[in-house]
Amino acid sequence: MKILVLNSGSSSLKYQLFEMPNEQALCTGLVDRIGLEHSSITHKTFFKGKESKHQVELAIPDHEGALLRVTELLKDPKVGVLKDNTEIEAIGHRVVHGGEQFAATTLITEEVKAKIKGLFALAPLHNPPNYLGITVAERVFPQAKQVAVFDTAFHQSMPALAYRYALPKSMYTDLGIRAYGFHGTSHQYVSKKASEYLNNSKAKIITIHLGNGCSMTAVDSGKSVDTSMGLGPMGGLVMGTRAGDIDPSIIFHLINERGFSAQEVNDILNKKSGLLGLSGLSDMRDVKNAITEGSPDAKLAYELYAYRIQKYIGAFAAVLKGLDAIVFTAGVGENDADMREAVCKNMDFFGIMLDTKLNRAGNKNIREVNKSSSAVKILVIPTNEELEIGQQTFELIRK
Ligand SMILES: Nc1ncnc2c1ncn2[C@@H]1O[C@H](COP(=O)(O)OP(=O)(O)O)[C@@H](O)[C@H]1O
Ligand SMILES: CC(=O)OP(=O)(O)O
Ligand SMILES: [Mg+2]
Repeated sequence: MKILVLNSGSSSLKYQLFEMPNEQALCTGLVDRIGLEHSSITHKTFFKGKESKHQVELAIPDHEGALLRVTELLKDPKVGVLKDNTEIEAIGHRVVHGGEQFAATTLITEEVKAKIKGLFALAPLHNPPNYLGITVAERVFPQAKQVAVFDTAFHQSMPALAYRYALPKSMYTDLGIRAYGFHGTSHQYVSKKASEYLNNSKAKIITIHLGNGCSMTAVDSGKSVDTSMGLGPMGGLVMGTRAGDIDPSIIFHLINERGFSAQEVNDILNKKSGLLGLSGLSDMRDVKNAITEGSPDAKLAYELYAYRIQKYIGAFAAVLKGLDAIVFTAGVGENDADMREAVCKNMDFFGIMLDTKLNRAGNKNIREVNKSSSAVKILVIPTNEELEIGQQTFELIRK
């Protein structure tokens, strides 16, 4: 059975086609910079274990155009993997915000779509493109079952102590103001892999997802018990363009005393802060190059990013009342050995002792980079949100 997975971001579309149940990826791809002048598509196919890469640059105005172009590529006589759209039995969609309505993967109906739409205000950068991806897929693949896998679902196991804010009760009961948490598919995937690796289903683990968006989760016995993001995907860690934790009085100071509009402040916190705000660069590779060139701003951005992660390790070790492993994942977590070193620096008190040599030994698979005397395992585990979405979609539709 063929399952297509779609991950629509604010300016990108990631996709992967799986043959199930053997979880074989037939192709994977990324449409980048949607809506900008030079969009690009990177499309990779895997045939008998051999990878072929195909790259095109062209203008793609919106997500509808992106998905239509991907459909053409999937059926392309040269680089395609399908003969006909009807070969796809199900499409698994990443949906970022599922509110309290969705604690599990769900078959998409008109009612489900209405609820996803109702959550636009809580995740304005993510839910609208996710929703659009669903409506376009319904049109292009009318025979396929459409399934939603929510970033928030894994965190629905958090206790009230972790998800409630100390605000008037009606804010929660009437308006749904609480912490939801995000990147749940990734935290779930890597924590499962870590438990298997440790051969301990009761392990206490901190998962550290460092992509464009960044978040950390305290996982106890396979369940999320606390996480660094809250109502929306803005709080917690320093990210590419998002500030993470700030004192809320800053917002009112900017609006009431400094003449910014609420929209401007929202824009600053989402799109102009984080690494970009501190250093002028949002991509970690660029920040590192700037450090090499001697930029003190880039150095501060790098160190602040690591410092915030250390702070959350301390907090989550206290939440878990013990710690078996920390897991680094996503673009920065998997690839940036210097960042792992900065995060683990002087953390012996917590039983975290990095082996600097192992840390630099590149290898794509799950690996252990701690000293043998370290009480806490330090693991690097490549995340695969698309595979997790594919697996959950398959599980749901075969029932
Ligand atoms: N070798 C590397 N060293 C440092 N950072 C890297 C490296 N490779 C990728 N990254 C960083 O990873 C981030 C993107 O992570 P990714 O998980 O792909 O994000 P997303 O899925 O949220 O778009 C970028 O900041 C990028 O610079
Ligand atoms: C929820 C979130 O921050 O997602 P991303 O990292 O894909 O922006
Ligand atoms: Mg991501």
